[in-house]
Amino acid sequence: MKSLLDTRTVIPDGRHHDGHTTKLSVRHVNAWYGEKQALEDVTFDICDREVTALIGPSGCGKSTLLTSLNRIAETVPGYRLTGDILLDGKSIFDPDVELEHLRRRFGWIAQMPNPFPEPIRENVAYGARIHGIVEDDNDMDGFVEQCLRRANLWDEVKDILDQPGTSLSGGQQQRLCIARALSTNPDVILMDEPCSALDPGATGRVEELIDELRADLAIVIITHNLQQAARVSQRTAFFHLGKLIEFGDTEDIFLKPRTELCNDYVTGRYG
Ligand SMILES: Nc1ncnc2c1ncn2[C@@H]1O[C@H](COP(=O)(O)OP(=O)(O)OP(=O)(O)O)[C@@H](O)[C@H]1O
Repeated sequence: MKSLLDTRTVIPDGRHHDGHTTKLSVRHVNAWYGEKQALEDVTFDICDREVTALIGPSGCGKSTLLTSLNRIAETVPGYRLTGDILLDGKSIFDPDVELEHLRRRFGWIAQMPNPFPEPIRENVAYGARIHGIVEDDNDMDGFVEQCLRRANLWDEVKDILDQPGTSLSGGQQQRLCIARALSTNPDVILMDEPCSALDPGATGRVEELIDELRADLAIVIITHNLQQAARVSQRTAFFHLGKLIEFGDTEDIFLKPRTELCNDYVTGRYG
């Protein structure tokens, strides 16, 4: 019988039948906080140039999975993981992986927009400067503009670059945080309910941006908003009590769920 978790044909070089390459491979991952098991034998692939949504009821392990990908979970006392996670085919736990370098390959967008209380320009320039992405200060203005344009924010802020990032509206602040994340050239952007504090208009603009950004990046997004998962993602992973119950094309998960648990969740019967 075909596995519920394996809806796509993987050809041996890691490319999927639709031409997308695997960015992250989660392999038999178990995670604990002390005695409490938060993830149980989770295996699935996250493709480049796609949005993967993590959905499921509160406490099902979405945040643990997201923070395991960039190894931020390791900062929580008592957390431990078994299994493996590969980034571009290489284990993120290999002894020669430099943690700071690994974490820089991931951008992080939090629930509450959290720009620095510094000028808008500096929110974007800071990371690029300290990580040596822009070495010549003369190139910085052009680089800041490029990141703000990529985040669909340039036209709104080009005349107020000296104002603090915190002076913007919530939706603008979140797009500034996305510009800041882009400034270190990540491969993957991890988003933890990025629109939960935004109104519908601001949410729509962030969703449009997510759709544009996937042209060059892998994006993994946690959302409790099922319509949002359906709108922005190409793949969806449904978790329940630490287990990955279903993973596949978003359309299939929402329109043709194969388990009662997933069906009940996506039709709003619980969660
Ligand atoms: N620091 C921690 N210490 C102990 N247990 C934790 C800790 N963080 C999470 N857990 C437990 O691990 C399990 C998974 O939690 P996690 O936060 O990953 O779920 P989630 O799906 O992201 O939940 P939510 O949607 O509410 O954010 C839950 O049972 C939770 O109580």
